[in-house]
Amino acid sequence: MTDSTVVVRVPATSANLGPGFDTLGLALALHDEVEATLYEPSSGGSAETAEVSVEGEGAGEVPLDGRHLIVATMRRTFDRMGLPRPSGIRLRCVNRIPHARGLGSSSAAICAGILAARALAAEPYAAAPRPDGTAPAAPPSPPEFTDDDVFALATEIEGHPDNVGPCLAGGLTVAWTEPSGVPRMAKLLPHADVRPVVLVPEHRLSTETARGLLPASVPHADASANAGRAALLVAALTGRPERELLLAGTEDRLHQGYRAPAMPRTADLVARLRALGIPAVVSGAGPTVLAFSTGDKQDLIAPEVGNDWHIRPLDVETRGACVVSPETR
Ligand SMILES: Nc1ncnc2c1ncn2[C@@H]1O[C@H](COP(=O)(O)OP(=O)(O)OP(=O)(O)O)[C@@H](O)[C@H]1O
Ligand SMILES: N[C@@H](CCO)C(=O)O
Repeated sequence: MTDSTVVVRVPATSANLGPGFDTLGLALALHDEVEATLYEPSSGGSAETAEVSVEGEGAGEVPLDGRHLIVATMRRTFDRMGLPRPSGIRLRCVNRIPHARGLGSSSAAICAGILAARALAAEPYAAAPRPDGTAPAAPPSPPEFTDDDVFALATEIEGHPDNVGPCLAGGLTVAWTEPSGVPRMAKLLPHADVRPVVLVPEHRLSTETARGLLPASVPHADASANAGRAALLVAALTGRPERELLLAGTEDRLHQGYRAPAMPRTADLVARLRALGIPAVVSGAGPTVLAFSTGDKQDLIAPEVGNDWHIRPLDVETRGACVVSPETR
């Protein structure tokens, strides 16, 4: 059986955008690329095998075996599609999205794994034996695994849809969950004058830690304030952006304040930029800061940022995650 390979390209994302906790997200033109191959291990393979190489972000840190997030996600996707797991998965990862900084690295890895598995399932592959050692059934024809299925599985693995939505669709997404538990999203395109700048610190904060700081309930007035600001922000980002509207539309009372003790330098930088009239928020679960630069205030950003932060102006990515080679779908 011949090896089959796909290359998947996935963007960074910034979630929340201030008031849109677990709802709003924006795709950014900074990408990870993953070459995924299904192969038959030379030993004949009594178990599932994985070989991973990583260049760039996360190199020397993430596991290089079956515990790697993309490998684990690919196996879970084969399970979800009702197909036998492949016996060998080989990954070559070129990572540009910093890890645990609030730029959606885990979401990008999960989306990459699901899209790679879906594309590779379309070709014959060597399947691993079942856990009881018996031979797997011949892979049936791959089932239809829709874009909605991809979004639902990625959200299930990631735990929230606001990074997954823009990672898959590109642009600005509004995500919500149906009463049945099914996640949904609507995609919008921000105005071409929307200019995101991310300010990325060296230090990290895991999403899990940041979520642990949130209270179980919030005052009704705070929820109401955020609803209004989130609606305003969508209008401000999709129309010609006006700084005053972006500033008002990026105010938040639901998460940034509660998380500030875990990222005091981020909270301080957001406060200083906002005092200068620059719309700035915590990107995702932090500690990166996302600012929307507007011509008149742009030059004020750099002097506020310390030497150990990277200032990165990034375009909005309008396309989202895709299989770039071969074009199988
Ligand atoms: N490309 C990748 N390959 C393997 N593991 C990854 C990859 N990207 C992220 N991870 C895993 O996910 C962890 C980071 O996930 P986490 O949810 O804490 O932060 P984030 O996704 O970068 O930020 P946020 O969710 O706030 O935007 C990394 O420490 C690593 O364990
Ligand atoms: N909405 C999520 C984004 C993190 O990826 C959070 O703030 O916890």
